[in-house]
Amino acid sequence: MANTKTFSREEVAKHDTEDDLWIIIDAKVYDLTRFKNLHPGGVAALLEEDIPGQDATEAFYGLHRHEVLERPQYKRLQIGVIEGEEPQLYGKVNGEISEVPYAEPTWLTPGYHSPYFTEGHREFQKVVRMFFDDHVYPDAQASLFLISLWAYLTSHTLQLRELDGKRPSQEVFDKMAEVNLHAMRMGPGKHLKGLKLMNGLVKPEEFDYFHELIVNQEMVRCGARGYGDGLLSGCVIGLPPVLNFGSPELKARIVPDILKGKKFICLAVSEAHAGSDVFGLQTTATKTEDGKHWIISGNKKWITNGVFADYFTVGCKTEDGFTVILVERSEGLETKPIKTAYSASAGTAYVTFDKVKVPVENTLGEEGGGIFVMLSNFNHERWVLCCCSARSQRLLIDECMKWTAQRQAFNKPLNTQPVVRAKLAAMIARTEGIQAWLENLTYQMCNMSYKEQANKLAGQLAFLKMYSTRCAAESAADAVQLFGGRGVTQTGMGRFIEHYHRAVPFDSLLGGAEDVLADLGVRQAMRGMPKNTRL
Ligand code: HEM
Repeated sequence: MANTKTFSREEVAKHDTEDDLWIIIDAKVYDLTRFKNLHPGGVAALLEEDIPGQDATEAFYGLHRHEVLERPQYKRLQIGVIEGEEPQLYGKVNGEISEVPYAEPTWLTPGYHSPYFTEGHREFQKVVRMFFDDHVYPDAQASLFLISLWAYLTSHTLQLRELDGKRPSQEVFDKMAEVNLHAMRMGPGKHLKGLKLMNGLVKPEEFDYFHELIVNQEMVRCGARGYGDGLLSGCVIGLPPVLNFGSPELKARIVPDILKGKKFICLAVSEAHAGSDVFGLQTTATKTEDGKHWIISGNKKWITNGVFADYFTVGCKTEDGFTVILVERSEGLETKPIKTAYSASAGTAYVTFDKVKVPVENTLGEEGGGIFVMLSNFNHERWVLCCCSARSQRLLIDECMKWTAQRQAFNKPLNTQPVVRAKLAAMIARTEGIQAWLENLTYQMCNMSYKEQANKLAGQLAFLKMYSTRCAAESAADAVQLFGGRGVTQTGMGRFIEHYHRAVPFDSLLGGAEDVLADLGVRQAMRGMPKNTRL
């Protein structure tokens, strides 16, 4: 409970010395007398001539995020409020729609209309946002807070998650499973049958790609990229081949526990030698003499969630070409973490297979038909990445609009500078363009058969993903310029910007590198050129 004792501004003004140091921030009175020597920004900052005994609101918000005041160790510095005044400023409010212009897509902005989102989608969005704010954000940011504390206490920038390789808390997986979020992230389909989605808010047969878009876009608001992948990105790409190509027995045995968040699965295709070039893969699967088992040997690299996965959907070289096989963690299979630019929470692994024995019943799809199994996965994976990229660029807008309004330089807010506004303009235009294109393609997905999607949308989605991640990189670089040194500092005002800028290349690589996707899109378009057209 905040301290509600009241003081007049005159009374506060009397406490203006080093040994008796009070300040006002947003009508709240703080006694910093004992805290000053512990202040991370040093004593001198608190003794500047316009601080002791005075209203330090502007000075404070130019240097700190609002969340600083909400940390328990600092909250208790508040001794009261100014008589007859109410605090006006706030930071993150769970479930809230941001009022910052362009920080939300138009369909969530009051007064705007959408041809795509129904009342049902709107209700769903509210509940999903509250869910992620209540249950996921604190877990994601707990790790970031510990990272900050670690950095502060040790003067190192090591990430705790990177040190201990911890994944998101099991309670978070369990909570997500309770409302069937893991299942919803697989998209609309038979796997939802009989499930209560978001406590029955949406009927399984009514769940569409716009619901799934909402889940993806709300999830990335936790602002932690590695942690976000730790929240079972491996399952989003590793489970569909099982759902679509696994035998009924295999599905009955492994899928329920995966969707309940009790067991974990990942996709293991890329290799140190071959990247995602499936025809260059060197992991082999050969049949035992009795034909009942595969023996798998080789290695896989950059496998998201591999560190903690129980199941691996593995691309293998077989006699007939390329085959996808579901491998259970067993003798001969080992995983070790790979240190990447984002948190080890994602469980990125190097996986080695040393004569791992797998029943042939675990084959997914036809022997030699692996390329079809893989290709059928790509569109959805890329679309998910587009949803996430589009939404995470809104976080940049939210951060940059607030920062440039509250930060003063040369005695004026940053946003009074035309060059700053030009960067904001570019950021906003890119993000609006991506979201509009994404909503269009999502609508096509809702109205096309799976086969039509594969034919008509592979190019579109490849282009959208390429465009989204190029825009994301440009906006991240612009945001760093706006935040200056803070944009490359892991703690404090610019921590989200630093994190975003460091993690943004992941989006540009996962699910297909930008140049590869660009080329794929154009090659598809070339194939569709009418034979008889001339200039
Ligand atoms: C309730 C009052 C205050 C608390 C709890 C507080 C706390 C903190 C904390 C935790 C930091 C580390 C950076 C971060 O986490 O954002 C910090 C940095 C800093 N604080 Fe304060 N502070 C307070 C008031 C002030 C005031 C009134 C000033 C004077 C303008 C000030 C000046 C600074 C400066 C210059 C830094 C370093 C900023 C940077 O490295 O970017 N602080 N403070």
